[in-house]
Amino acid sequence: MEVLRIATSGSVDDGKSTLIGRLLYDTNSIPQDKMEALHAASKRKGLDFTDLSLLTDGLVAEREQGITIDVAHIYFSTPTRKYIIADTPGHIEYTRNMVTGASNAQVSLILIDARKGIVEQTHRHFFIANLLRIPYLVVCVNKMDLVDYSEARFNQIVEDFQVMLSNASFKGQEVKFIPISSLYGENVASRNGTISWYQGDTLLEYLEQVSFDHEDNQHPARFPIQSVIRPRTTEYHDFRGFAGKVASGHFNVGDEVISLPSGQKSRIKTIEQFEKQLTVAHARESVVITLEDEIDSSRGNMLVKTTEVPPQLKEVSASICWMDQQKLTNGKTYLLQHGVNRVKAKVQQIQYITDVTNHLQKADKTEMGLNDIGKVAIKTAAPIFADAYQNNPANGAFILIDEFNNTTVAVGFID
Ligand SMILES: Nc1nc2c(ncn2[C@@H]2O[C@H](COP(=O)(O)OP(=O)(O)OP(=O)(O)O)[C@@H](O)[C@H]2O)c(=O)[nH]1
Repeated sequence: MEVLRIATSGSVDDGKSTLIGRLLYDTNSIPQDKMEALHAASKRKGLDFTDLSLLTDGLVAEREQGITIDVAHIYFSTPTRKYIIADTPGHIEYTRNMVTGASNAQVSLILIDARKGIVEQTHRHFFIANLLRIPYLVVCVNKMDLVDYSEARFNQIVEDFQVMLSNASFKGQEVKFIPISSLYGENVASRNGTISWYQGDTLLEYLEQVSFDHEDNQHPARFPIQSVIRPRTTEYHDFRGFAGKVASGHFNVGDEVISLPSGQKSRIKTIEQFEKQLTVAHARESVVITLEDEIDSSRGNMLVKTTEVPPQLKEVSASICWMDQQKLTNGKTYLLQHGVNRVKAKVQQIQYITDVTNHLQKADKTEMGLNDIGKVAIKTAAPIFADAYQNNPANGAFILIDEFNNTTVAVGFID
């Protein structure tokens, strides 16, 4: 079964916990004992209904105790597919967590309180979804019951959102707006008829049919080599295979490939997966590739098709999210990790920092602080073979590592 990854993030009290609790409840994902605990906890609070937001309260409590939760992952499934919701707090100090939480999501779920409309967190959440080019954006206008299920209010919020989309030139594939009431379960997993003017999908109906169009398979073929397999037994004496995970595109037996950075060419002889022989390896599949010729390749190198060679870069312009307490200043050097390849890199210049709430770019900045997002110019000591993130996310992102304490200080997306 395929897994749909959803990234969400909200502002205080917009109803995110209730919405997630409702999704789990309506898909029968809450075990009996947890359900009983929920009933009891709601009663203790003097409520005459089961407060579904209590389900994720354990996480809130941990947060209050000062235990840092980078990203909370919530799992549920329907007969059609499995879901993972990556949930991050929407506050500015969690921007870096929002970026990591959203990094491999197909859907970004933005929750808006119908009474409040678009707030600062909405802008931040949208900016990150757009930066990461998450293909599907679903905007749930929640608490519709508190605005008398007003169609006019919903339309106003949609209109405001459209303005934000056009100002930021939205780069995803689709935006869907759904009026919901998490508390009463309206338009979450089912309808109860209170929003009669809305004929569209419920949230769950929408999520069930979001297409996995396997975009990664359409992108150029990239195979970063994780290790070289060379058994020492006599039986497999001549075997030499390259193990790794297809980052994007697909490779067929017989394809002419080139190994980077050496530039040596050969053809794919076999593609193996455990005991199986494949004729094609798709994106995200882990395989062992053997070639017709002996070529010199090792961990950190990359096999690509000779018809789709990526550019060789030593200078890159990239958007980065700064994740370290220690500020970034012009001229600092780090290790740049791109796939399994690591090279020394110098941040030559901070070009600008973006105010993610209004998309304005602040130039003339000489340092970037924790959670800042901006554009930088980087020079690497050795070439990397990268694609622009917008053309091929799997081969267009990197991280910067502090080589002295080994912490990840930034995540970047190549222009
Ligand atoms: N009337 C109404 N109240 C709602 C709805 N959804 C959530 N609420 C209420 O809004 C309050 C906040 O809901 P939560 O689900 O805790 O909100 P949250 O966004 O998770 O907030 P944090 O836990 O602080 O992050 C609770 O009292 C909910 O019962 C809704 O659709 N209608």
